[in-house]
Amino acid sequence: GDGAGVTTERLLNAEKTPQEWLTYGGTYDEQRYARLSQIDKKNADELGIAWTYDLATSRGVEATPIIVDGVMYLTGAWSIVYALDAKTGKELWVYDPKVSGEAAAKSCCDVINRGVAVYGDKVYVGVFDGRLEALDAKTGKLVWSTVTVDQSKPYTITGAPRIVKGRVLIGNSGSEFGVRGYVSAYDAETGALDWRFFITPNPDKKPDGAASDEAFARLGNDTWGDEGAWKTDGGGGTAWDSIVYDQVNDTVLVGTGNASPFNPKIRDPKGNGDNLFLSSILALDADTGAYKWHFQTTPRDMWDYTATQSIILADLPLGKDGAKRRVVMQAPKNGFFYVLDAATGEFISGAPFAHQTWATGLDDKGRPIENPAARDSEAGFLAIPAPSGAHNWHPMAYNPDTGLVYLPAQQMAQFVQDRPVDRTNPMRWNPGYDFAAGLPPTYPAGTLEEVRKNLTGTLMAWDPVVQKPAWVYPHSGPFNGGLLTTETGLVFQGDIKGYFMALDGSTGQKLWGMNLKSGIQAAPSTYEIDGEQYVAVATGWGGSWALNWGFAWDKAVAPDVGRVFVFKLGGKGTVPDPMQDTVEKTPKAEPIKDAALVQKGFVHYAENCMVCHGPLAISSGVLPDLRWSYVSASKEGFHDVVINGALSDNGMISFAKHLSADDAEAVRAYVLDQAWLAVKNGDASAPSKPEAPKTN
Ligand SMILES: O=C(O)c1cc(C(=O)O)c2c(n1)C(=O)C(=O)c1cc(C(=O)O)[nH]c1-2
Ligand SMILES: [Ca+2]
Repeated sequence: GDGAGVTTERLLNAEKTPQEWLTYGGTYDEQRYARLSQIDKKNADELGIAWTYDLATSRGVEATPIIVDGVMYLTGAWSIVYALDAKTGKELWVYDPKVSGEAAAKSCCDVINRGVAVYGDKVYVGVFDGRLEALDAKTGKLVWSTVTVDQSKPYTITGAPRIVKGRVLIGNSGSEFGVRGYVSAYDAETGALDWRFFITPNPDKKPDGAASDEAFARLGNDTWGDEGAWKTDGGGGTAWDSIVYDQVNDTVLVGTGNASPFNPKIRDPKGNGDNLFLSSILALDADTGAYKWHFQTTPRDMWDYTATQSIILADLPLGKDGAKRRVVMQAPKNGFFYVLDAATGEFISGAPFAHQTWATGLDDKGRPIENPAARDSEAGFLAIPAPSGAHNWHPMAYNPDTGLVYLPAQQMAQFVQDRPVDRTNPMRWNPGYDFAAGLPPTYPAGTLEEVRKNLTGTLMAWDPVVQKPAWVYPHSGPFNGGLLTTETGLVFQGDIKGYFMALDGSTGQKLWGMNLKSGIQAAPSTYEIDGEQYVAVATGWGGSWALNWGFAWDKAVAPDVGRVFVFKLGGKGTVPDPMQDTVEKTPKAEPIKDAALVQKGFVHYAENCMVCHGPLAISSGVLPDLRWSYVSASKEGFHDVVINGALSDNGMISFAKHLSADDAEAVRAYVLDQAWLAVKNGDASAPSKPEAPKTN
């Protein structure tokens, strides 16, 4: 490169250069708060489009745009990296790491990516198949590439890398399938591994030669029994999203994931321990990765209650006469909002920010007081929050002026039931519950209705000092976008229906909004060039909610191409016309009238197809809705795709190892049955038949 580019000095002082957005969360504290004041409460309604850019994907987009020296860097689906002129939107370069369809089949939650990190003269991206890559920031050319995972296992990467003191930090994903989570630090210049911290023990409880050895010998190993599926599955704990640097305490904070498998009776049948360091905030020495402290939000997790959610560092007026205390804030999936001491991890306070059935509160150390029924998974339990959480990855923001955290909260329910399950397929969700096949009719009557009823989402303004909401803005459902807040007291958020808006951060009053015609999940960022303030957000319907739970949204959201939208005061651009949905909502073949075959197909579908194509064969539009797909028109065509892998380049790999030809036909029978059910219910039309010849 021709200069130092982004230095550690610049990153440490990012707060002082609000005209740029240097890191995932804006600054190291990840408050997503910018000291830019051109756009304010009075003129927010003059916002208009400065420019747009098509990301050429109809899969989920989750990246926060990074802005450095007039260039915007972000990722779309499939870990593709884009560099755009931040003022005009002109494309500077595009880098496609060419992720194979085979790797895509390992995704729990779509081929999404949360963005890049920029350091020196390089751009860093965690690639879906487990690579970590450094690109030349000027040209997009590959500088180095290293494989961070055992690619024979169902590891993926979706999170944004973070830069700390010349190292690139990256985690991984895969706890729904069965992996051992860890976070690694690589030399930013060379790509050499510097340190690694495992989140679950070595399967033999032996040292790994890693930074985590001491913590497991002293604290972690004894919280796991000596047998169970954790030894082969890895135990989970994947750090798939938040990694934050506390520059005051020189500590790296890592949000860790759920258990693998979910079911503790399978995972760790003889043990009764907390299973460290699952569902925790883990504090590590920035230089060595050595353990400093941890706080576990959900001991012995069994509900997919990750603590990977955004971590924010702030100085809160908690002391006498408003004296400031440096804290860590998190609102993990489990529904409690936590405030911890940043230096020690000491629990300061916690309170429920969402309705819960699994716990009745926290004790004075912050440990959840569980509802005993919540662990009785044999009888079955309606878990609220659901595995999707009371808050998922969508980043929250903190505004030190209003003193409020802006939190994309939600309510969802999931019936959790312990039944014998086949766990032999590593390419399928392996939670160890009848989680997939347990849809109606095997659920108790009314469960689906209960689940559908519990689909709400809000933008919640949370006061972390008194641990209560200040105001709540209701959305039409869960899984709305991440947050941005500014010095003028504005809050920006997009919703799953594609509506992007600015609110008054003190009152929750909506000041401006625009329909961008494509679901928004990503968080916005803001920057300034030549005296003009811009707000940027990426649209792109997808991610886990869209992929896995489309049944709730089949009528609500139109899928569209992902885009970057950039706004400024007086912007005159227009929203591009949405993609036309050309698929006719009609069954493509006559029903196969064999109830036993349909029932068999239902179980195979639920176990193998559901988490990507949607429960009840209803897709939300990210992947094809099989009910209307021409692939289901004939036995041969279906066989070609499902057994022969004809569409494996798209991620639809062959299921020959797990389904026989007869099983595949059973799945087709089920899909057609669901298609004709939709016709019967008036949600689709029957294919038009050639008119019968007229007779006199
Ligand atoms: O356990 C894991 O490794 C893992 C990874 C990911 C991911 O990488 O996106 C998600 C989850 N879990 C998860 O539980 C979850 O709810 C989720 C939502 C999303 C998303 O991008 O919409 N990813 C993930
Ligand atoms: Ca998970």
